[in-house]
Amino acid sequence: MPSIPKALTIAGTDPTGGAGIQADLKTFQELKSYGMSVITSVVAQNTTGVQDVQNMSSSMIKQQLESVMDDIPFQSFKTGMLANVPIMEAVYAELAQLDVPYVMDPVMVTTSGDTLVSEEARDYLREALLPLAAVVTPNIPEAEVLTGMTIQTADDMKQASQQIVHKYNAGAALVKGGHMQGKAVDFLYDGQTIHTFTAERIETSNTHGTGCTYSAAITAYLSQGYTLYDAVRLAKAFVTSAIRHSFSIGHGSGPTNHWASRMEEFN
Ligand SMILES: Nc1ncnc2c1ncn2[C@@H]1O[C@H](COP(=O)(O)OP(=O)(O)OP(=O)(O)O)[C@@H](O)[C@H]1O
Ligand SMILES: Cc1ncc(CO)c(N)n1
Repeated sequence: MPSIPKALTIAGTDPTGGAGIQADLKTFQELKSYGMSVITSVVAQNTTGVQDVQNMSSSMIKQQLESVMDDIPFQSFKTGMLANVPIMEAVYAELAQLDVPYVMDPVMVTTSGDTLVSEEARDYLREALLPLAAVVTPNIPEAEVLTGMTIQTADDMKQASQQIVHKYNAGAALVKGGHMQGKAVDFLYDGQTIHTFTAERIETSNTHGTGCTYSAAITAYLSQGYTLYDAVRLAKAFVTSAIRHSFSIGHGSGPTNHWASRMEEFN
């Protein structure tokens, strides 16, 4: 029997289950990769915002990573919330030598507008971790922080994707258009070609955790051996469906629906 694809997420938590580690694990499970997780921060948050944060120590993060790696190999991994430089250094120390695809979701601010990553950590993320990434998946504000550009048009998004690859040495950059008007268009630059992924914009405020779900889906597909292009194409379809069938639960921005493709089973 072929062995099950395994994927690891290194990220913060969301006790309401819509973003962070919880969204990642649900996505891995739905897409049939075995999911594993290293917790970087415990975040008290819900669909309305962030109430409190407790960051793990760098030694605890190193130990969690070693506990996984000493035992179970994985075929891809992603990072989400990395709150400060010591946490990033721990991730770097453990994973820099690893030869499996790394998907970086450069989480900085939540949908509700709360900051999750310190200012000085943004520089470390760009200088040390970005060159390790097979692909980085910034939304517009994150792409602006990474590049220093102001992004207002599709051309700006394309230019940002190229700059992230050429100037900061990421393997590829997927600049996401969730924060733009009109169709939901993302651009993937892989060092040679700019690929465009387009979906209809769904009229909803339930977009809590869309970025986590998208990058986790890319990670799951990469663990299964898909090319980056195909992983992004399939993940885009997955996240669009998850937004289309999102849940109006909670008092704020509701979560996406990770089992959208199986909705008929629940009718
Ligand atoms: N209303 C929408 N309708 C369709 N697709 C959307 C919508 N909003 C976002 N998307 C898509 O969802 C994916 C995630 O993009 P987005 O820019 O929302 O990420 P993000 O801001 O990092 O998410 P998060 O809310 O987790 O921080 C992208 O493919 C984007 O185009
Ligand atoms: C832990 C965590 N990571 C990422 C996001 C971004 O959606 C969030 N809200 N919470």
